[in-house]
Amino acid sequence: MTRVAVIGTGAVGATVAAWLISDPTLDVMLCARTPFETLRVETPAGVLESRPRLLTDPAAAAPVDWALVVTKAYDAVGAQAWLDRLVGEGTRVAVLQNGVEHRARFPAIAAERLVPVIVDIPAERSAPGIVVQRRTGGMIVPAGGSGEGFAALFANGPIDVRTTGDWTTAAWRKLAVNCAGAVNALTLKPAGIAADEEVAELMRGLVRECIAVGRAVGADLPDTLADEVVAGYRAGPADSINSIHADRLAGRPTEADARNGVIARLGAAHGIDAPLNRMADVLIRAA
Ligand SMILES: NC(=O)C1=CN([C@@H]2O[C@H](COP(=O)(O)OP(=O)(O)OC[C@H]3O[C@@H](n4cnc5c(N)ncnc54)[C@H](OP(=O)(O)O)[C@@H]3O)[C@@H](O)[C@H]2O)C=CC1
Ligand SMILES: CC(C)(CO)C(=O)C(=O)O
Repeated sequence: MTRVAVIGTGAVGATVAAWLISDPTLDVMLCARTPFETLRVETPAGVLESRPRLLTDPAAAAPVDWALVVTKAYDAVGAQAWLDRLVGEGTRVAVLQNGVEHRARFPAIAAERLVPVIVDIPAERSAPGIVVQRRTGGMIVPAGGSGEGFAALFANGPIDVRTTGDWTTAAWRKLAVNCAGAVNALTLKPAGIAADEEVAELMRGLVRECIAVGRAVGADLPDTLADEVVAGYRAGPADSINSIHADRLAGRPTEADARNGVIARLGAAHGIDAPLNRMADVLIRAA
């Protein structure tokens, strides 16, 4: 049996864990900060409920075949404490997070063992272990042996895992969606706020900066992406809450640096100014 550890059991971690647990060919262990007994995920295909095996102390963990990091980007140090115990010879580490710096967050993990995962699975957590998965969604990983291995973990479930030969472009496309979500974190209003044309124009501005910086680091991004992002927000459920908005509602730290600050930081390194993203980063962190 393939041994899988899921580090972080919030909105996405709980969703992914519930699907993995439903596959009898996998041996799944949850590595949680806040323990719970029942994992209950309302998925588009019905409710998945289980009583998972769960650890709360990294010292109790032993090496596995796959360690999936599904904490927020700002909890990388805590996740690394688990990896120190979970990674043995042959272990592969998948980082399921937003942003474009998956590898940089885990410098102790050898590049060939680490699979950076772009996640498009909208999910919201209401209590420890209790999650609603809004859409089946999917994930994108780099083409190659480890990427295919990661995709194989989900082969018996509905979550679509694709490989790409151009991960940089895929990651910056996702960053374009996420940087625009700053308007939700700032206004504390769900996705429907994109219907307001003045707000939509700010979202396009955030994305245009993302396009310029993304191109400078090698991503192949079309000018139409800004309109596509706004159209995507308008097409989805008006009441859906993105993860940075959820962080603000819960009083947690936010991923403002990973989603907006990064555009200003990398932009500065390439001589490109990104004032809207810099402002979003500063204001969300200050709020
Ligand atoms: N939610 C969404 O719809 C989407 C989120 N993403 C991205 O996925 C990643 C995860 O987001 P999301 O699931 O929303 O985040 P959540 O805040 O819902 O969950 C993060 C989880 O990590 C846990 N955690 C933090 N530190 C540790 C630690 N040291 N050991 C064990 N667990 C720890 C938290 O514990 P505790 O339970 O104590 O809080 C929490 O359960 C982020 O990068 C996000 O941007 C991507 C696409 C969609
Ligand atoms: C785009 C979205 C809403 C879902 O994939 C997301 O990435 C998030 O909530 O952080």
